[in-house]
Amino acid sequence: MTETRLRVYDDTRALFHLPEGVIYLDGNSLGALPLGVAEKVDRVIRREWGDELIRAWNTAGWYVQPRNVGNRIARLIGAEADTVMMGDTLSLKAYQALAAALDINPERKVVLSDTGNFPTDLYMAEGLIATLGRGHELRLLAPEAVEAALSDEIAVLYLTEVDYRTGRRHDMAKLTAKAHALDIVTVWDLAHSAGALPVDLAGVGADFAAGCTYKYLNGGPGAPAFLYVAPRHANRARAALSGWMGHAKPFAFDLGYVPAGGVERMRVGTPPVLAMAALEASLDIWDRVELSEVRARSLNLGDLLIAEVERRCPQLRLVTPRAHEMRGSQVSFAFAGGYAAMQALIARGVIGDFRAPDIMRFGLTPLYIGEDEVMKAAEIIEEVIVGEVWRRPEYQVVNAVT
Ligand SMILES: Cc1ncc(COP(=O)(O)O)c(C=O)c1O
Ligand SMILES: Nc1c(O)cccc1C(=O)C[C@H](N)C(=O)O
Repeated sequence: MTETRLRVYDDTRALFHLPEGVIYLDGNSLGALPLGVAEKVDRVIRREWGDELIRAWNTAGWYVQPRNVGNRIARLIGAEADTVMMGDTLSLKAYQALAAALDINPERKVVLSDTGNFPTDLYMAEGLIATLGRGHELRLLAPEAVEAALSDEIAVLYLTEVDYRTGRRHDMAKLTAKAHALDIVTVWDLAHSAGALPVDLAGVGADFAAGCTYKYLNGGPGAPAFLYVAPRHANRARAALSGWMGHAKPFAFDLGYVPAGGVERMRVGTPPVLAMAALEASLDIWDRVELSEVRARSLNLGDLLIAEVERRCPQLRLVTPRAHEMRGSQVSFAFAGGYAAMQALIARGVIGDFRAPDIMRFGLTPLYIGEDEVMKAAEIIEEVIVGEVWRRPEYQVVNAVT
């Protein structure tokens, strides 16, 4: 942590733009806008791109930006220095991680995941398996069944730590230890963990991890993803997407590919400099907060939302585990009219989201959400559900992006 510490919410709330009249409970999908972003991006555009032009790759540090930003993310996910690389999208970083993990266990053919994993992770695995053409199987089990299914048949355990729908959290330390005892390589998707709760990749001995930065980390739409490679694998891991910027000497323009040392090899092509500048402005806040404080506040907000909604709306069924250690930073309820109910909430300024078939999700982001907002949101949820406002025809119209 650098500079003076910021108190979560008390000092950080004023550092975000939130529209008047909105209670934003969707920071688990797209984080709110940090006020410093516009100025930072404007500076990079005018001074670096505008005035420095091509020289900025050196003079403004654009070339080393993916590694430098990776090192700032590292503190938030308990990673060692120089183990985290930024770039591309989470789908691509998950692909690279899984490809490298499968290479470590070439004799084994099963990738074990669960039915709570985010579809893109599974789709990317399907694509990779087809490309490899070596007869791998993607095996999906219920999240609760994963631990008992670990065996010496499994090549890679490929999981998202926090389930995007239910908010259920896997026990990363326990599953990693059990996997390693059976020589299984682990790949963790931290999309709903990074910035949501303390993660200790080095401590649990994780092999590979990837995540996005547009959710809890507030990097903005299309913000770059990150990829973690444990130091013990970093000089051997195969990049799979062997682009020129992951080459040992990109500016030698050799005709053959030679991977760079360490996690640098996981770079692919030109990094998204402007998008990463927005993320850097958000990290100026993250550098100064303690994740343990974020977590304590998030759990408190979650407990409050659960208690208030259950007291007011017996129609909603909690699907998020109550136990603190078993949940991430969102609270989800199942409700048959969930889609329409969420539209009615959004029309009243309470922005959460809906995941098929019937899940209403509420993300809790303590940097800019406090108890007063949660209490007010619960009142409006009661009005929509108990008052049956959600049944109105205007809330039944389905949008393209939900
Ligand atoms: C667990 C998880 N993985 C991956 C993604 C998406 O990946 P990408 O950033 O490539 O769209 C999401 C959300 O969109 C997610 O929740
Ligand atoms: N990445 C998203 C997007 O580009 C559009 C709409 C939503 C998203 C999301 O991030 C969804 C999110 N991963 C989820 O948990 O459902």
